Amino acid sequence: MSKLFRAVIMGPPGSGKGTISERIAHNFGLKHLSSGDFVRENISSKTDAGVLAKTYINKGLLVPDHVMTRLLLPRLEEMTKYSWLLDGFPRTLAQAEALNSSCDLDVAINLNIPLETLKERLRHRWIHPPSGRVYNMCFNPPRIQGLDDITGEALIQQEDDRPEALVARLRHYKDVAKPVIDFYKAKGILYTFSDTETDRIWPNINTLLSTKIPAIQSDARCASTR
Ligand SMILES: Nc1ccn([C@@H]2O[C@H](COP(=O)(O)OP(=O)(O)OP(=O)(O)O)[C@@H](O)[C@H]2O)c(=O)n1
Ligand SMILES: Nc1nc2c(ncn2[C@@H]2O[C@H](COP(=O)(O)OP(=O)(O)O)[C@@H](O)[C@H]2O)c(=O)[nH]1
Repeated sequence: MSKLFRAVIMGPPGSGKGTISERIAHNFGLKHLSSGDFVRENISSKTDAGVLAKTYINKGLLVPDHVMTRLLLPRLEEMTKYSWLLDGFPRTLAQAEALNSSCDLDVAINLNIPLETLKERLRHRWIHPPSGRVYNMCFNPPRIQGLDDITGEALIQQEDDRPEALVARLRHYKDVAKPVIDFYKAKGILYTFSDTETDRIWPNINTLLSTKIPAIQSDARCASTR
């Protein structure tokens, strides 16, 4: 049996985490675990953590570390039999440390995309809030303009994707992500990819994972209980 593979993908808003995660999941048969999707599921099923998380998201704030870890770590414990890629978590050093005490990561992918590119992408990003599906009117448009491909429901643009909001978001991202990046660098598992196009980054990630995934052998490393 081959060993299970654990990775995280980090990058500023609009850097392509969701887009690249889908490709990785598809190519390598990993589970794509989106922390944003977990948050949305908890909000719609009204769990305690979900109700709490919603009060922060409604104000455009990050959910506090203890709420995010309470929401995420039990889900990871359900995944001990699977290889996975975690997208959107950890966002802070405290989250990275909590994750580290729960399991050993093989790879941390770090996307480094120029600010002008991020602005341009997010200006064209449309999302289907109930599912978290993401479109881009140039790069991957929906089949029918303004409507989700699967449900046919209306797509929206997020307030905080507007260029004016983005600069503050990015500044905040840089401040909180820097210690996380340093943490993974010190562990020797950080791989940074810099470009303006997902299609140029993708072959490099594909090559990296092709060398890592088959090399990994035997059983899961996530603690099964905490
Ligand atoms: N580790 C995390 C993950 C998510 N969230 C909250 O959940 C929301 C939805 O998460 P996600 O789908 O990852 O959304 P975005 O912020 O839109 O991320 P990005 O623009 O990077 O895709 C975030 O805005 C944030 O409020 C958080 O606080 N901490
Ligand atoms: N033009 C362009 N858009 C892209 C590219 N890669 C991703 N996108 C789009 O940019 C937006 C942000 O990507 P997403 O995967 O949501 O990034 P995330 O916020 O890091 O998860 C989405 O609308 C994507 O469809 C690219 O190479 N070129």
